[in-house]
Amino acid sequence: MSVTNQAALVVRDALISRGLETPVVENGLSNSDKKQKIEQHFGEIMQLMGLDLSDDSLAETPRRIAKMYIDEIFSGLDYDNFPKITVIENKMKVDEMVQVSDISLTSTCEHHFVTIDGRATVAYIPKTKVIGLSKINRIVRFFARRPQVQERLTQQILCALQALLETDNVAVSIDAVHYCVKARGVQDESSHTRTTSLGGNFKSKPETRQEFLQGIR
Ligand SMILES: Nc1nc2c(ncn2[C@@H]2O[C@H](COP(=O)(O)OP(=O)(O)OP(=O)(O)O)[C@@H](O)[C@H]2O)c(=O)[nH]1
Ligand SMILES: [Zn+2]
Repeated sequence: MSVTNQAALVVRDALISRGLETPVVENGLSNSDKKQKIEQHFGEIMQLMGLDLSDDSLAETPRRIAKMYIDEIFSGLDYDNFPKITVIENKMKVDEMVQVSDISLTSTCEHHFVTIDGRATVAYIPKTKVIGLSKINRIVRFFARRPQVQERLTQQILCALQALLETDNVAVSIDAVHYCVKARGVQDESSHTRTTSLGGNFKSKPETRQEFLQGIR
């Protein structure tokens, strides 16, 4: 894989070295090859279900799904889509928590390929680097756009920010509804799941942990 974005390389190496990378196997296919094959295979799945692909409403569905998988909901599998990251020197000497709350998050459960709908809260205590605020939302979105389990998603965001900000002092919490729990299977209408990943002082100092957790609604 030829990734030109330096931040993407730093993040990918950090994830691999901590065993947090999504299980992937490089298959040598270009994105347009992938879309063409997914379209073909999804068309076959629909035909096996007995659907009439000559119907004008269904005819384009295999193509729509292929495009949606590669360009949208699974685009985070491709590090070429990793956001451009702006990190600046911490000349202001910020040494208190920066916390971004209620980041919208839509992901896809890797067991059933249905929606995970939630919100993330991310905090860090700057050391030498400060990151552009919107880049935190973009990093959350990048990792959400993969087939996921919520625990891994939470840890990937933590690990990426630790690597980019060169500090362990990062915290991530996600609260989400899994449609594989709500709309099928056990069909629980109301349950939601919180996962939290804490690094550095967020893990070791009770008052820092408390300050972070208090900021989560
Ligand atoms: N830990 C974890 N589990 C998840 C996540 N998303 C879905 N799951 C669970 O993955 C499990 C897969 O279990 P299986 O028994 O193999 O699948 P299933 O027969 O469809 O299970 P049911 O959902 O209970 O009908 C289910 O318990 C899901 O609720 C997640 O983000 N984290
Ligand atoms: Zn699921």
